[in-house]
Amino acid sequence: MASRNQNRPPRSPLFKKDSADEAPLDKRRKIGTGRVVVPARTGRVRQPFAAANNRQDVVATGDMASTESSECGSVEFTKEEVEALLNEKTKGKKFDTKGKMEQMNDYIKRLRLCIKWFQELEKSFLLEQEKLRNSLESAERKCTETEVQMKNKEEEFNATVVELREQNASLQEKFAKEESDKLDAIECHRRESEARVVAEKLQASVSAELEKTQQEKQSATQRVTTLNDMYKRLQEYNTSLQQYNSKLQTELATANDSLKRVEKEKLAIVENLSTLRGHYNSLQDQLTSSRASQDEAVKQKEALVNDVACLRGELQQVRDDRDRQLIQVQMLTTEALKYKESTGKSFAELDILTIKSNALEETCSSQREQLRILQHQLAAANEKLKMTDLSASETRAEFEEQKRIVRELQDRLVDAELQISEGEKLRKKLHNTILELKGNIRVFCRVRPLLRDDGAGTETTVISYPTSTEALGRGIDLIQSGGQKYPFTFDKVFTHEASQQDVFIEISQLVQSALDGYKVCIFAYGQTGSGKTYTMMGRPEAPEQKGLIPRSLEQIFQISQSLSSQGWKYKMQASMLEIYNETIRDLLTINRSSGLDMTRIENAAPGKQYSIKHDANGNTYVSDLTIVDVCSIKEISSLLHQAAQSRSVGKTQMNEQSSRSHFVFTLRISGVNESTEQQVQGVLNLIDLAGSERLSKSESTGDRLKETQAINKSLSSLSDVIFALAKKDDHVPFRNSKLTYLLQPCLGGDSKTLMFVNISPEPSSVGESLCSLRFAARVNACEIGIPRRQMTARPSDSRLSYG
Ligand SMILES: Nc1ncnc2c1ncn2[C@@H]1O[C@H](COP(=O)(O)OP(=O)(O)OP(=O)(O)O)[C@@H](O)[C@H]1O
Repeated sequence: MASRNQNRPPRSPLFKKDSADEAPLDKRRKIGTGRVVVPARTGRVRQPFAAANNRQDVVATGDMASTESSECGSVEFTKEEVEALLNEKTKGKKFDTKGKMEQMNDYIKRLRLCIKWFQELEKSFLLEQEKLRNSLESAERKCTETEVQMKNKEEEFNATVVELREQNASLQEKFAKEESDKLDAIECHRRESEARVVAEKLQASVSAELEKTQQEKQSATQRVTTLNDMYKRLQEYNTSLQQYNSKLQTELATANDSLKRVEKEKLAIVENLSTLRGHYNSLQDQLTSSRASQDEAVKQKEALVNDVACLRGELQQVRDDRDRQLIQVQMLTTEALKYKESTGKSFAELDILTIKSNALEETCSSQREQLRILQHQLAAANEKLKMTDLSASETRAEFEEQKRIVRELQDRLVDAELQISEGEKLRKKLHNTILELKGNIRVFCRVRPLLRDDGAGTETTVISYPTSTEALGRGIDLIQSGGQKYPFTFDKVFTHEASQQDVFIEISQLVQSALDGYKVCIFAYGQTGSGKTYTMMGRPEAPEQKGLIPRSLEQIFQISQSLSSQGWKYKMQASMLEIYNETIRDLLTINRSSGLDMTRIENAAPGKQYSIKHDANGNTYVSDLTIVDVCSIKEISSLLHQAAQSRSVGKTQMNEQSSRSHFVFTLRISGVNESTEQQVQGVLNLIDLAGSERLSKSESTGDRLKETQAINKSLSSLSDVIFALAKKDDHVPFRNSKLTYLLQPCLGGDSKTLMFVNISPEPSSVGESLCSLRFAARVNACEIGIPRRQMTARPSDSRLSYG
């Protein structure tokens, strides 16, 4: 505070000392709110303006005013003070002009001070403004500089980024190149390894060859040395022989000389003899002695000749030896030459081989160097490989473990499947037993696939199949457009993917029952176009699309034939009728002239009323109905074809080829076993009901409307019967329709009955499907009589009776 006070400008004596002046600066600033404050330029202290009514404080004279005016440059005014100054009014007596003048002077002085202060203030403001402008400019400059710097930096940074990107790209390129180089190197290494192996092999073979050649060379050199030695020895021997020869020649020459001499002597002796012949007698002694000496000389000569001959022989021998030796020498020389040549060749070859070997050694050394590098790389690669091997072995072990687990699981799965199939078999058996005990009508549901006309491929699905274990293959959920789900469970549910064969497999046991002597009834129920006819008859033109009726008949004929080996003989009789508008129509009547064996029923004339009758055994008969004995599937097929042609079919809104009647196929089977005297009587009823449809939906009119009404009536009669059976009513209205009356033994009696409920999958049929499924569920819950096998011992007079 003291230091601040030191820096303060002198307080204007014009104003009274304000206590706020002594207060700390911050506090004063608070107090001075609303004042006009000079910017803190010099650290001056504001001088509060004296209150206008403190007149006793304003005592300055003109001099003082001038003195103070010189100091007032640092005087400060607050806004209130300025306002107070401006609003100040003269006080005092009205006619005290002097006093007023003084007051005015004083006022003017203060005004001047204030104006000066304002000017100062303005100046200082301007200065401050200038300063601020300068600092703003400098700040702007700095800012621009910084901006420029930033821009430069940004450019630099961008350049660096670009550079880095380029570097990255080039690095990636390099990396890719390195990778490809690495691959090349690996390939090169592999090739070089192979080349190395080949080169090593070559080197080994060349070394072996070289060694062999060196050995050969050594042996050749040795041989050359020995040959040279031999040649030298032979030359020496030759020389000695030549010397010996020359000696012998000289000896021969001396011997010849001596011979000549001896001959000369002989001649001289002969001459002497002749000269001495005269002296013969006298010289007889001399002669004898001469002869003796001659003999001796001859002997000597002979000896000498012998010696010469010997010598000649020896010489000849020596010559021969020499010649031989010479020849040998020549041979040896040629051999030596050859050897020399071969040695030369060998040497040349050796040289070439040495060059080659050197080159190879060089290659080898360079390859060794490469090999060393490659070995390094190989070692690294091996290291990597080891690591990879390790991880691979780990993975393999894991894989093996997984495989083992999978195998285990597969085994378990197989076991489980076996168990399931066994369980399924058991379940079916138990189910059959339960059903037989309970007497329920079995119900199978079949959903047909979406047809092109239905808009196949549209994604809306109104049917789903539950996947829970208890409902799998037996459950079906119908989903209404609102999302409401209606779950149903039947004995079996066939999805749209089920084939005719899949369906037949499930009913084949039931068909077999007909052969065993049971009454079997299978009927198809469902809205029009839901696939009833497809299920029952199928498309006979396509073998895999044959329906249950042809398949069942095929099975029956096959089994009946195979049972013949056990002594069973079967007789089959077929009939086919339709109930159209509550009237029975015989579908086989027009075939009476077809040549087939027809069993004529009483009053079977066209236009006859066919009446239904049941006997005490629960057998149903239709009067006047054509019954045809059938022996083969071919016969039945042609009958079926004929019946199909005769059926009342029409085009409806829902189906192009709608069955407008209930179709009933009946096969009576009677079997007799010759060996056991057993007799069975089974009946197989296969029924394709007319389609249930709402009148509104069918949009039928005229005859079609009548048909639809009749169909609906009989179907509603069927449901009435079912509901009455379900409720265990005393009265079941079987007689309400031809259909229910015909089916009475099946529904309320002792037959094995199966109902197919056919469902259309298209969303527009949800309502109909729901009705069908609800009806089927009621049927499924309905108890009928316990199936009874019609099996008797063969009566002595065995005759089958029908109706
Ligand atoms: N499971 C299926 N697979 C393929 N096509 C089928 C299947 N079920 C039915 N269809 C076809 O659907 C159409 C209608 O079938 P179908 O005539 O059998 O119905 P329906 O219930 O007998 O009708 P209606 O009561 O009017 O006689 C036919 O063209 C038939 O071939």
